[in-house]
Amino acid sequence: MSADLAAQFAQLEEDHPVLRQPVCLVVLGADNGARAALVAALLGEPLLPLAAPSGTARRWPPLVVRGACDNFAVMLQERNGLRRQTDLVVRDTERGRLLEPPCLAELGLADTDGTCVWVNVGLNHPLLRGDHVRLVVAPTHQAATVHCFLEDVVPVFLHGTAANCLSEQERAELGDLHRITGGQAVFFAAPIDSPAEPAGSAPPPQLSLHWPHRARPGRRPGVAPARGSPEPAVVARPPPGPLLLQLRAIGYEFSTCPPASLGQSVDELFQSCQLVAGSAGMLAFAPYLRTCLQLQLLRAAHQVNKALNQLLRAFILSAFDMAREIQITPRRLQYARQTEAELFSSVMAIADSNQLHMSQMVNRACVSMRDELLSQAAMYQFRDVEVSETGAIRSARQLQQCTAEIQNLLLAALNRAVAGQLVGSVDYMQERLVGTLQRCLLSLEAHDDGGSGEASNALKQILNSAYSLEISVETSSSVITSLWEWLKQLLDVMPWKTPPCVDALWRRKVATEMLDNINELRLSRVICSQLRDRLRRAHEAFVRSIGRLEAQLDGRLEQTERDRLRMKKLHAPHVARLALQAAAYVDAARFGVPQLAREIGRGQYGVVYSSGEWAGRRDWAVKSVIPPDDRHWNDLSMEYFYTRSLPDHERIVNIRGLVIDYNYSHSRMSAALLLMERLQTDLYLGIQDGLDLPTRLRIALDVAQGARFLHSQGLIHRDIKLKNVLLDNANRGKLTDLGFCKPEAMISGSVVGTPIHMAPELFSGQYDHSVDVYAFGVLLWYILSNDVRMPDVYEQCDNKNDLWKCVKRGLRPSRPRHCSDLGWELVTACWRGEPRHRPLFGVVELKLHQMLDQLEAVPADQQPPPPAAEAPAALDGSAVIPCWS
Ligand SMILES: Nc1ncnc2c1ncn2[C@@H]1O[C@H](COP(=O)(O)OP(=O)(O)OP(=O)(O)O)[C@@H](O)[C@H]1O
Repeated sequence: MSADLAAQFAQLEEDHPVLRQPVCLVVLGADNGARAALVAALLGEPLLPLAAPSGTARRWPPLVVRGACDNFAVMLQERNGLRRQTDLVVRDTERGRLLEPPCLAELGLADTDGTCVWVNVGLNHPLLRGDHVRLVVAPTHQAATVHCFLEDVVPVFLHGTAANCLSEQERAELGDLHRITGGQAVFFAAPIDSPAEPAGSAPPPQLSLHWPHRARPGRRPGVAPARGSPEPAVVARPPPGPLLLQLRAIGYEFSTCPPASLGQSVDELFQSCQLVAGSAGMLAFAPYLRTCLQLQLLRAAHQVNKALNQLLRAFILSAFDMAREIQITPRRLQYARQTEAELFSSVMAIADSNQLHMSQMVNRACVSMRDELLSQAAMYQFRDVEVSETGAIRSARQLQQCTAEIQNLLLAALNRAVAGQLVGSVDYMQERLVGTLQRCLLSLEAHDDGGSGEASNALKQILNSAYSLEISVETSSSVITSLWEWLKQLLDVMPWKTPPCVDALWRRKVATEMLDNINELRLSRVICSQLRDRLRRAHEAFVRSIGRLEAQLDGRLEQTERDRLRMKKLHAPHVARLALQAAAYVDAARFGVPQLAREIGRGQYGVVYSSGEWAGRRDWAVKSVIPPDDRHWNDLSMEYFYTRSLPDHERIVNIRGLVIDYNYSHSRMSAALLLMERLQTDLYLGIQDGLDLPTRLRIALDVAQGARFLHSQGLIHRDIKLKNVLLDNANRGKLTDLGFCKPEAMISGSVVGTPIHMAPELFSGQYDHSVDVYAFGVLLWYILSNDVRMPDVYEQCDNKNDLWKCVKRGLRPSRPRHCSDLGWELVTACWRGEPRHRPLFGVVELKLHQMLDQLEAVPADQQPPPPAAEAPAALDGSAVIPCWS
């Protein structure tokens, strides 16, 4: 809720404390059936037995009905003050309403023995929700006890009769009531046609309710008339003749119709009944009721508007996400393909051509690790062979196992070292790149339902091919052969042919022998062929899976684009329109429809007027727009949403209010009246009237700041031009007319703007915020020319298509007279054909500051001549600017 609206509510409640009190509908009547019918009419469902015996039957005890969360519960209030909840709790979990009415009869209320003082009922009913309204059904002869229920509530008395004529007893009771309530308004309900149908089967009976007359001012304590509220207009709808006479005789007076000033929904509320009633005190009640209802409607409209705006914001954010996904996914795919291809070919190149390189790697690993490997071998503890403390083993077979373990130890270490060198030698396997590629694949595969990460797996294979080179027993068989040779010799020289002792010395010797006998060239040949094979397989798998992924993503992106368009063109505008209507309702209910005074300007889409007082201020400019069809209404609604969601900025003319005039100029056409602060003039007229150069540059700076602010909010203005820059009393500029203003993601290539200011890429439909910089370049050209006439070069063009062709070919206005180098540089930079080369507004601002500083440094007598001498001002904008500009 906006702060000022919240403050208004608070003030209203402070002025009228009664607004905080709940309304208590007090249903009275001498006849049980009549009261039951009245309650059923109010609730839209029978709560009490409709077939209750009339007249003489014992009356029910008072019944208090309040809102309940999810069930229907009954409690009996007994004389000793204790509450006893009955067993009867009837739920309908779906609708939250009572299931088996009428149930109070089943409680035996009609035959109550007098121990029960009143019955409390909790009922889940829209009327009673939130405890703003409660219902009391009280027997009339206990009218005095009515007061028990009326503390801190606003009572509304309703009296039900069984016939259109009062019995003696009823007249007596109503007389009492009139006295007791001090002439308080009473609504009377009498049957329209037949008496009530039997219980259970029938819909609630149709009643005629009678609305009280605005009579002598009289006020019940606690019921304050709403300050400043107009008196309700009342017209006749009298109760049936005999009843009317009887009631008048008691003292009740009648108006002729319900207050016409109540909102439409209230009319609807009472539509099914005939409303008329009688008595004094209504004067106090009607304005109160009206204020309450208006407040409720206002609150509801405000909440609806807030919710719709949130929904719209969510729509726009998701449009951003969708647009981003559509843009980024093909790039990701391309990156993944390219990086994998480079990674593959780099590793392949090593495997293919550089066996020497590989053998050098093996050699380097052997040399650099030799000492470490030997000491690792010396300290090695055998895993699968039982060795005594002195290193003795029992058989030649065990000796063979020991040799194999030492060999594995060395080969594993060599594997790691060679792989490490290989990885280090290929750029693409540096962690950063691999990590980026992996993340890229993960994001692509996030939506891949059937693929289960095939491309990622293939990439892992490529990486594994390099990381886990297998220098296996076969690949190093030369080592094994020579090792065996050596071992055999060792055994042969042993006197008793017993196996040697596999102590540290032996282990070291075996390792030394093995390292000395490694044939790097052969080893590298085997490694390379192994690597090639694996790489090829992994690469093929990668290409296959990325192709499959691409096909799947293509389908998905097409769907995303369809969703984005539907959201942009259908859902968002629809919600925006509802939000616009809710916002307009709030503004109209708070401040009324603004009075249009003098016309102050006219554009393509609307007329701008000054206005009378609205929301306590008079300095409004009201732009009236009559959208011809739904599409235009939707567009207007979206624009309004963007504009209203902008934070205030002193260089932007923001919309402050909106009212829909449903009968504009008595034409039965609906016009949107957009209220904004009124400024002095626009830059077009300002230049015509004469502005000096520093002032004009200052205005250019103001525009740049405004546009920069819009860009910072993710919006593109798309229509920066002289007439959309308004000037205040101090000739400071503000950007206005955000009609074409949109976030980038919501733009779908629509070609909008004012021809001369339109960047060439606008026609391709693919453009971004830099179209505003282009338009600013043209605006700055006008500012530096100090002339509002069309640039000479463009004058040659016959129509706007001609103009655009020239602009696309690079034609631009020529340098204005007296334009500084800095100024000309800035203008030409802004209107560059290539959007990327145009400066950002932050840079534009800096340049303008420099120009202003430069100007200040120039002595007054050397400054450019005053405007009148510089260029003749056009007499009338529309005469000098062709209509297509
Ligand atoms: N807030 C304002 N205060 C004072 N004058 C205004 C205000 N807004 C608009 N005007 C005047 O009304 C003229 C018409 O404004 P409007 O925004 O309807 O049209 P436009 O921007 O000239 O054209 P179009 O909407 O077709 O692009 C402006 O040129 C300006 O002179």
